[in-house]
Amino acid sequence: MKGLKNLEKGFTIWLTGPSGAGKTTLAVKLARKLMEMGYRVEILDGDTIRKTLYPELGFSKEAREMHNRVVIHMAKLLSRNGVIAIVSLISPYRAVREYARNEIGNFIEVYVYAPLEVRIQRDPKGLYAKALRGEIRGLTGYDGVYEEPENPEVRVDSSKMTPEEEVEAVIARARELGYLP
Ligand SMILES: Nc1ncnc2c1ncn2[C@@H]1O[C@H](COP(=O)(O)OS(=O)(=O)O)[C@@H](OP(=O)(O)O)[C@H]1O
Ligand SMILES: Nc1ncnc2c1ncn2[C@@H]1O[C@H](COP(=O)(O)OP(=O)(O)O)[C@@H](O)[C@H]1O
Repeated sequence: MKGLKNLEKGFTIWLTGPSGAGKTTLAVKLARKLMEMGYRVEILDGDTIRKTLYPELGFSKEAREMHNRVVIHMAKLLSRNGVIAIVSLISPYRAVREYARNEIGNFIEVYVYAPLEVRIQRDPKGLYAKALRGEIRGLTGYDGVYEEPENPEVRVDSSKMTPEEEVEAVIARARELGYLP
């Protein structure tokens, strides 16, 4: 087995975007690729962290902000210990993402985009169908707020790019920024 490469400083790849945009898919493929390259990687997935720590939390602005701050803290601890933290989190608020950038330091914001009609068609968790039937309210990117990133390090359009192309775009940017050799 290949030995682990030690990065002097880790970094955080922050995947933001509404449900069904492709964050989880990209997170898993990125993690696999970076591990094959010999790096230490952790995925911090919003949905998983919610289910493990506070399944009843809900989706109010205050709840999302608190939850996002927990994830920011985890990513900060990992990044400063040489790990590549891949965060997969809707993180709908620009101010919270700016806070993440300032707290964590080595930071790549990736806007994972797909048009609404594509997300509705994919609907991996059946949430858009529920929202269309009026059974849930405040679904991000449908009838809930999503503040689009204004200046992300990377923007991927998952309706036009393959996951492999998305992985390459993120890794190329990490190299440009000096986070990877
Ligand atoms: N109202 C509403 N709005 C948005 N998302 C909702 C909602 N209700 C449930 N879900 C599901 O919650 C999953 C986790 O969300 P996150 O922790 O990433 O969101 S947030 O940053 O707290 O906004 C999120 O996961 P993904 O589909 O992987 O994005 C949704 O499946
Ligand atoms: N280029 C792509 N990138 C990411 N996901 C894609 C792409 N093309 C199709 N998909 C599909 O879109 C869906 C996205 O769901 P998921 O990754 O769970 O999104 P999110 O985590 O943002 O809610 C998956 O079913 C995935 O297979």
